Amino acid sequence: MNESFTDISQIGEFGLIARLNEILQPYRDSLIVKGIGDDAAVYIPAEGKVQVVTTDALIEGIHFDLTYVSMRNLGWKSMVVNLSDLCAMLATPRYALITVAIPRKISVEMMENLYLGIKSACNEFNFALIGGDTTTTFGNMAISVTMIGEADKDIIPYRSGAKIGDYICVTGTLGLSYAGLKILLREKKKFLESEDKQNFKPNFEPFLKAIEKHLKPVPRFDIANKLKDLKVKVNSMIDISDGLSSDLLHICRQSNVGAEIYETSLPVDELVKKIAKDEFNEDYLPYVLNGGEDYELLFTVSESELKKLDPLYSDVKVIGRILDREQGIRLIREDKSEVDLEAGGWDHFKIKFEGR
Ligand SMILES: Nc1ncnc2c1ncn2[C@@H]1O[C@H](COP(=O)(O)OP(=O)(O)OP(=O)(O)O)[C@@H](O)[C@H]1O
Ligand SMILES: Cc1ncc(C[n+]2csc(CCOP(=O)(O)O)c2C)c(N)n1
Ligand SMILES: [Mg+2]
Repeated sequence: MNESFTDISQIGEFGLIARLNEILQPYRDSLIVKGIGDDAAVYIPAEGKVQVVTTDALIEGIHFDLTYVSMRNLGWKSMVVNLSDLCAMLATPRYALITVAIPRKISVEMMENLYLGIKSACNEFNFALIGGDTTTTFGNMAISVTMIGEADKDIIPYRSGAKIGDYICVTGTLGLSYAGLKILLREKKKFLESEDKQNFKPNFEPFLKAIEKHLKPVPRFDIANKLKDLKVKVNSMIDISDGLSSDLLHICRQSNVGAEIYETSLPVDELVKKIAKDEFNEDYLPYVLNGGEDYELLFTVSESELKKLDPLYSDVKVIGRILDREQGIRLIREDKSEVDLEAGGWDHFKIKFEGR
């Protein structure tokens, strides 16, 4: 790193807030009465809409590792994990609040880069960061973001809305983020074990698509907006943060239904298969079912709506059906055998994740 390291103590908490605020400005939104600078932010809610609020944190060591993540990507991702939750409610993002706990190893320049990542998310998805809180920590870095969006009350799809007979759909492909994380952690391990750290070159090039998906995920507003434009009635929806298996189970439990998904229909990038097999000698299926952090959308629609999804055929795949609760939640394997789908995705209190 050839960037200079200015200790935050040189400008202090309020100097830092002023510097970070400069990065975010100007942001023009006539509905913001007061942004950063007072005891609280003030905005005028849009008429005829409901407010949709979510919060999500990223913790060093749990969600990211400063040895491989850039501060810019970290800023971006801290916004995206929240944007994706709004997206899954078919809401439009408006405002964000951020709390950062900053260890002393972080410099002013690093915080500025974090905010450049935040700013690019603000620009890309058209929302403003209107406040936050800054503290230091003797422990790991922590970032907590709260995001406020707005939506048309009548079209919000809840986790509880899946109906028997619905088609289960997923956007994009699954497993890339986890595959990227596996490569990042492997190269980190190699770096730590290498004797000549100065000249260590990580082998990232063949895996960039997966690494990028992990470090710089994109919320699927493109699809959410098309679903709205095409007036598709979405019965239930969730974004895939913990992993397909766990997130589908959330829908099933809350909707009081069962489900079947077909192994042969799961959208998988060839790179996931290649990384699992060639790099780790593993089956790729757990990457797809349990990997998480793809921030794709999982949703269900009734048969009558299916035709409306035709224009989205390259980005949305049908992977299964919603069944009666008594039929359980199962995966139909390639050989037509059936297995119960377990919640194998990320659980903060059941981490048995190797490679860290
Ligand atoms: N500590 C908590 N106190 C109160 N409510 C909580 C708490 N943690 C989560 N929730 C609520 O539980 C529900 C599910 O939260 P969860 O974090 O699983 O969803 P998510 O944000 O989509 O997942 P992810 O964190 O993986 O993105 C949400 O309504 C959330 O507000
Ligand atoms: C260093 C490191 N180790 C492991 C992971 C994997 N991981 C962490 S949290 C999470 C689920 C989403 O979190 P939440 O439910 O809090 O939104 C996943 C898949 C990572 N990203 N970085
Ligand atoms: Mg979510």
